Amino acid sequence: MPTLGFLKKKKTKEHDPNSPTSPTDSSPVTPTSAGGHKSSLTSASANTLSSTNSSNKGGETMLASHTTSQLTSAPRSGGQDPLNDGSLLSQAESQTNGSSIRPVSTTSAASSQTAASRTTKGKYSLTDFTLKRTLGTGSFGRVHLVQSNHNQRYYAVKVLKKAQVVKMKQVEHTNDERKMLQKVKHAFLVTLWGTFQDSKNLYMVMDFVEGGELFSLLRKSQVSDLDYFEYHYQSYTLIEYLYSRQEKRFPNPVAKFYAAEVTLALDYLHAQGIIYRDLKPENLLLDRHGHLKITDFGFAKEVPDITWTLCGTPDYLAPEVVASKGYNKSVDWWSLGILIFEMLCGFTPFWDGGSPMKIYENILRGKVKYPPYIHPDAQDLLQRLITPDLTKRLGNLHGGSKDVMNHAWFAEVTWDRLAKKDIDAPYVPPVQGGVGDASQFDKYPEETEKYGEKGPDPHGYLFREF
Ligand SMILES: Nc1ncnc2c1ncn2[C@@H]1O[C@H](COP(=O)(O)OP(=O)(O)OP(=O)(O)O)[C@@H](O)[C@H]1O
Repeated sequence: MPTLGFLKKKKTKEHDPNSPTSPTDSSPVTPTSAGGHKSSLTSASANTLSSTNSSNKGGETMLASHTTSQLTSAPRSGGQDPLNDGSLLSQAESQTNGSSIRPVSTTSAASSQTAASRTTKGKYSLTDFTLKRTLGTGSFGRVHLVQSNHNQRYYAVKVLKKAQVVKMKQVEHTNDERKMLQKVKHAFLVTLWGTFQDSKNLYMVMDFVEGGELFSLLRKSQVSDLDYFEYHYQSYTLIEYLYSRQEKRFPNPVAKFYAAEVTLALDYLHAQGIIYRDLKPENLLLDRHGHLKITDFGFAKEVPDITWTLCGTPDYLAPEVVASKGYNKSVDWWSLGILIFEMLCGFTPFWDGGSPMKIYENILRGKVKYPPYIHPDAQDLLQRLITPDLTKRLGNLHGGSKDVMNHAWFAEVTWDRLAKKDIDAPYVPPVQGGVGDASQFDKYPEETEKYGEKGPDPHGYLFREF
């Protein structure tokens, strides 16, 4: 039986033109000097014509991995229990900082990073933190930048109003979000340090991921005109070329880098029996070195077999979800296809200016128009992911996630090095010094209601684990 669910809205807002990294300044896929990095995808980035036009077609630069300089300076965001004054580093900190993530083999990246558990000093409360600005808002919550009063480090705290969660029938999802996030430990997943509640709100304390949303980077991105021309002038008409200039999309190697990191995260989650169910660029954050962290586990669920709940974001829903059939991990592989398509094209394949109903019709019809500039290997992978036939969908077959990893589009990806963040990211967010710099996030009107008020708590019994 299909369970009545909740569908989120996809962001549509365009990039703030006043932002310091707007397209008028420079292409966002141009690596910055922040952190002393030299990106391995530098030569494949949007405006680096010399290498893109010849040697890097299809993203061969993924082969050229470097040891990243992640630990040259101590990060001031997260990586440590907010109650810990810094005198004793937890095991989890050294893991999160990247210095001691154990080597993983090419075939079992999933299981290799599961061992470390977070060690915290105790239960948190509002008085442990000083609230700073809002980092983001969503369907159910608001995420604040906060500073620990104990170690002065910065964290992100997601605040959910209990009454709102109950009204929107999200009690089970919210409890699952806490449970799933507490359970997982992976380089490309956000770290949850703990949760607490007061009479009105639920709080989730996470590492502050400083580099902003992949969504914002995508909306700022532009495949360089010259790049494009050098690449395609032999086989493309001028009209197609001019059309492509309007689109906010990533060059092939850049999309491949992010897709590969997401693939590793899905591989890990599925190995834990968890479906993520809300893949989209808005939920992919960049850390200070440009590596991905998946946030928002609001729809993540431990599903050993199949489930029926209708949830997600319309553009990213698999046909078996739209059709209210039972479904499993296969939906994440479909969404990976939609994500790769959006990164390569700047729009989602079933998008329709009209209502979500139109999008659902398009999903069920299943016709995808692949723009001519998509690399043939990428198109082949997309056709195998965005397929309604579950017996054919890559990731859902006998080989599982390895089938995706072994696809030709990912041929040059050295998965074990990627899992260790040993391949430099294509774009390093210009985070200044790392001390609570939230400049990569859009500005939002601040919450007017005070947190921590005492009073009746009619819903508290529904959230005992918080
Ligand atoms: N750990 C974090 N560090 C920095 N920013 C974060 C973090 N977690 C979330 N955010 C920001 O807050 C936004 C909203 O968070 P989240 O997606 O968890 O809320 P939500 O209510 O489930 O949103 P939605 O309805 O859009 O899915 C994110 O898109 C991101 O910009």
